[in-house]
Amino acid sequence: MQTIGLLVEFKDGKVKEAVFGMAAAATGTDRQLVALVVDAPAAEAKASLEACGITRIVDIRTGAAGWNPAVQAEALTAAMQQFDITDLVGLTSPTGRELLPRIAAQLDAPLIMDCIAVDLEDRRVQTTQYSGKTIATIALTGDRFIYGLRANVVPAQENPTQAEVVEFSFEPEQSAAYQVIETRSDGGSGPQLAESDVIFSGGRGMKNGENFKLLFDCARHIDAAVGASRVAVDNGWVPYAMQVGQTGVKVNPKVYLAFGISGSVQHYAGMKSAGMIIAVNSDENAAIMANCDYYATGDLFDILPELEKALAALNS
Ligand SMILES: Cc1cc2nc3c(=O)[nH]c(=O)nc-3n(C[C@H](O)[C@H](O)[C@H](O)COP(=O)(O)OP(=O)(O)OC[C@H]3O[C@@H](n4cnc5c(N)ncnc54)[C@H](O)[C@@H]3O)c2cc1C
Repeated sequence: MQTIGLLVEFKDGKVKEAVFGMAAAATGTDRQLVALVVDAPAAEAKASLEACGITRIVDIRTGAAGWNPAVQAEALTAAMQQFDITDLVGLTSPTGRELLPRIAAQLDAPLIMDCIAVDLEDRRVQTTQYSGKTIATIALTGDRFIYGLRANVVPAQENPTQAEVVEFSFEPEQSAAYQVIETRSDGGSGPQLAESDVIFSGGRGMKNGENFKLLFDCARHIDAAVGASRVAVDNGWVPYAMQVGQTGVKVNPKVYLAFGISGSVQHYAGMKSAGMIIAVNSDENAAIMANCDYYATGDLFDILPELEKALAALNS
């Protein structure tokens, strides 16, 4: 029997939706799914985790004050060894990017991030390369294997079972060289970009950072995230964490709305797998108009306020 670990992430005290898709991707015959929960409410998450096929929940307590990726990675490595977990699947999220490479280094295990498909039986994964122009299939070899899955690439599936919660206390070494001095949030960007079902993105056409408020105003009505092109980031209008594209976040929402974005190949590389792409651009000949499902030709400053009103009406 293959024992697969799932690195569980939380948002506002609840298991992130993308984790359920990750569980569906990891489900298979002759496999046990083990949820690894670090310094988070494992017992409260039991019902939602056992609904997606997880039979064991390891409640890892590090005793660390606050978020410390070095300590958490050590604790996860120890838990993998303790519970004979050969394969660990996490999300290619900010948390996954902090933890998974550290765990892979500690175990000297192969790591592939941003997988769009995983075959845990043959240990083969798919990931995009060259700005999304090609898909590489990579075979992993070794004793233990670490995978970072792109959020939302596999839909969640009901697979009800019974799970036991097992406590696992981890004592970090006092001499830990890595210390978190301060944690700051850049705030305002709402839900995690990579895990959102709907994204409102703005480019050079937004003209300045203040105008991004028009996108946030729309997004808040439907719990959507706000993204940006690199031009908007390079101009200092929005933080880098909001950049979508080849050198930014790769997203996979159900709907991607691009406002004042021309649709460069580098931007497209980060959002082309969206279920539906809607572009708003004043230039009918912009590249994105030929690479989207729907477009509106017009001034985004006319369209966004109307869209916000329509979304507000939906909620009222
Ligand atoms: C190595 C490398 C990596 C890169 N990585 C990324 C990346 O990760 N992400 C990324 O986005 N880019 C990336 N780029 C940059 C990329 O090549 C483009 O320069 C960038 O995506 C263009 O951003 P934009 O579409 O916002 O701006 P532009 O290409 O200038 O397009 C602005 C659009 O706004 C429209 N517009 C203007 N005013 C309005 C209005 N009032 N209403 C409606 N529409 C309007 C215009 O018609 C135009 O189509 C990278 C480039 C390189 C070389």
